Amino acid sequence: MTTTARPAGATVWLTGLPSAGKTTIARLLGDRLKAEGRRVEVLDGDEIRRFLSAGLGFSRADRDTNVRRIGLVSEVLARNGVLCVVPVIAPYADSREAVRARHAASATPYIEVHVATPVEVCGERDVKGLYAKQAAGELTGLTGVDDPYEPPADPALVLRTRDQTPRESADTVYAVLAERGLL
Ligand SMILES: Nc1ncnc2c1ncn2[C@@H]1O[C@H](COP(=O)(O)OS(=O)(=O)O)[C@@H](OP(=O)(O)O)[C@H]1O
Ligand SMILES: Nc1ncnc2c1ncn2[C@@H]1O[C@H](COP(=O)(O)OP(=O)(O)O)[C@@H](O)[C@H]1O
Repeated sequence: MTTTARPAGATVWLTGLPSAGKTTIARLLGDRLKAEGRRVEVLDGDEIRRFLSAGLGFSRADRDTNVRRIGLVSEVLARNGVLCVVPVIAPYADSREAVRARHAASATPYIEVHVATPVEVCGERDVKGLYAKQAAGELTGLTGVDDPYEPPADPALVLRTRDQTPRESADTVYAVLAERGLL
């Protein structure tokens, strides 16, 4: 019987404000990796909130629970050879640190990417109309506007999406995976 070495998995966490570009970059990166034959899962924040995190809102406690749950799932997948791409806001440093520590405990690669789009640009993009709703007084607690976003202190990568195409941003993340021997 022969055994074939399984490629190492990893979690790539894309943190940033609403409309920063997390989902777009995750999909492009995921599609490229799948086309190359890798096992990939994109854990999209909206989808997770419909199922795994159903019932959670956007209080500090609920966001923390949401991020830790997603971190648990991504670590399990990544530990078992999946490239797990996670486009989730994760506004709090301590929640992100807990996810990092969970990966470190199993020596599973964890790559934190800050999708560092300024709030003015996010507000112009306003993919889901949340910034307009907040401005109209129909929504409170919007991350980066009237709810906190703690930027990562030491991310593996900072993406300035204002100055890049989505493809360029996704390719920059891909290059980090390549540099780290994860492809
Ligand atoms: N108040 C408030 N603040 C921030 N985001 C809000 C809010 N209400 C709804 N949404 C939408 O919820 C989407 C998923 O959020 P996340 O699960 O990634 O958020 S968190 O990490 O738990 O903070 C998130 O998706 P993205 O726009 O893709 O970031 C938002 O569109
Ligand atoms: N370099 C870039 N990377 C990602 N998205 C970008 C970039 N430049 C412009 N965009 C646009 O910004 C929007 C980001 O939306 P989305 O990916 O849904 O954000 P998020 O998931 O962070 O809420 C999309 O319309 C996308 O085409």
